[in-house]
This record gives sequence, C-alpha cells and structure tokens, in this order.
Amino acid sequence: MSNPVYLALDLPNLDAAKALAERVKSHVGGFKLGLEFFCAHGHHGVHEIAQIGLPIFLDLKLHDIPNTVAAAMHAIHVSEPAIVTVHASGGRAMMEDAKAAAPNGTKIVAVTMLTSLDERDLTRTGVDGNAHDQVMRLAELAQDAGLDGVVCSGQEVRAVHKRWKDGFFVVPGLRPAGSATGDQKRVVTPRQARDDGASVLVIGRPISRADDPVQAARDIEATL
Ligand SMILES: O=C(O)c1cc(=O)[nH]c(=O)n1[C@@H]1O[C@H](COP(=O)(O)O)[C@@H](O)[C@H]1O
Repeated sequence: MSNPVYLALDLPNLDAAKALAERVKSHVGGFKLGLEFFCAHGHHGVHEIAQIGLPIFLDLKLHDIPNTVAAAMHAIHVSEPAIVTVHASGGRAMMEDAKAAAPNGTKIVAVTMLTSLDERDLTRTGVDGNAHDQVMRLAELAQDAGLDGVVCSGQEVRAVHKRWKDGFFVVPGLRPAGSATGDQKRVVTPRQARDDGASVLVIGRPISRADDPVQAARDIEATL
C-alpha cells in the first residue's frame, strides 16, 4: 500500500517549503498545499513542489456561489492537482458545479466540520447537535452532489466510511501520541485514522515543526 501521509507544507517561504519537501519525500505519499502556500506562491509555487514528483493536494477550501467556484476550479486545471477541497456548507449546487468543472482525474472532496472546531463552536455558528451528526449530514450532501469524498476528523471517519463504502476520506487533525495539539480540537493518532478508514492522512506541524522532520516522518510511517 502506498504511503497515505500528505505533508501539509504550511510555510510562508517557498525555498523552505521546497527544502522540507525534498528532505521528507521518501517518507510521505504527497504534499498538501493550502491557503497560506497558494496565496503566497500561486501556481508557480504549486509547479515547483509538483516537480519533486509526488501527488499534490490543493487545499483551497472553495466556498462561494456555484458560478464563482466553478470558474475558480477551471482556473486551477493548469496545476492538475490530485485532490482539491471545497466546503460542503456551500451547498449541493456549488459542489455539483465544482465537480463538473474539475480536471479529469482530480478528486474533489468537501470539508465537513473543521477539526479545529468542537461542539461549543458549532452551537455558536447556529448549528444544533453534535459533531458526529453535523459531519454525517454534510457527508450525505457531498455524496448526493457526486463528490469523491469528504474531509472529516478521525473521530468521525469510521462512521462516514460505514455509510459511504467507496468514498475517499481525507483526515487532518492528526497527532502522534503525546504531541502538542495546538489549535486542533478533534484529534486522533495517524494509526487510529488509518484503521478507521482514512484514505489520506494530512499531517503538518508534527513533521514540519519537529527538530528532525525526517525522523518525525519516519516515526509516523513506522506506526502505520
Ligand atoms: O482541509 C484540510 O486539509 C483541513 C481540514 C480540517 O478540518 N482541518 C485541518 O487542519 N485541515 C488542514 O490540515 C492541516 C493540519 O495541519 P497540522 O495541524 O499542522 O497537522 C492544515 O494545513 C489545515 O489547513
């Protein structure tokens, strides 16, 4: 089985991101480029990281009216990413149009409930109920819209996988036992997420901020 770990290259400096990606490339399965990276380095930066040779997950979390999201999706064809994110709360029509506008072969996955949120946060956004129900509701909407899968925390991935057998599940908010959680609230270990059905494990700071990122990536790989 190929390595399911996508390293989140959340670094503001392109040379530093490239250097880190080169160092750990043998111990991860792909690179995740998010808002911080794309706003700073755009398509040029994506191209530079893609040249390293691993698949690219372009985590733009698109969320707007259907027409705008479809146009944005057209504009990223040039990068041919393996995976792109949209927000499920953008609604069914937005997700349908996003998928229709996506490059062939690119998986479009919908963010359900960010792993940095807990149930108190959910209540404050006006949503009653627990994280599990919210994730299941949005996963069903994403499936109905014809997306490839969803992003959810490791605490929900088993339940989502049970209901959506051939879905593609991206799980961030992962922390090796004993490591700092930072701003993440719904956290599990990489091994737990994999055992519960995650297709992709998104890991950032536990590798990128480690004293020895190569060793940290190897240690995580060894647990899988
Ligand atoms: O879509 C994502 O990748 C994502 C969704 C989510 O709910 N939570 C989440 O943390 N992420 C991303 O996953 C990465 C997690 O980074 P670390 O917390 O440093 O491991 C970041 O790049 C986030 O943008």
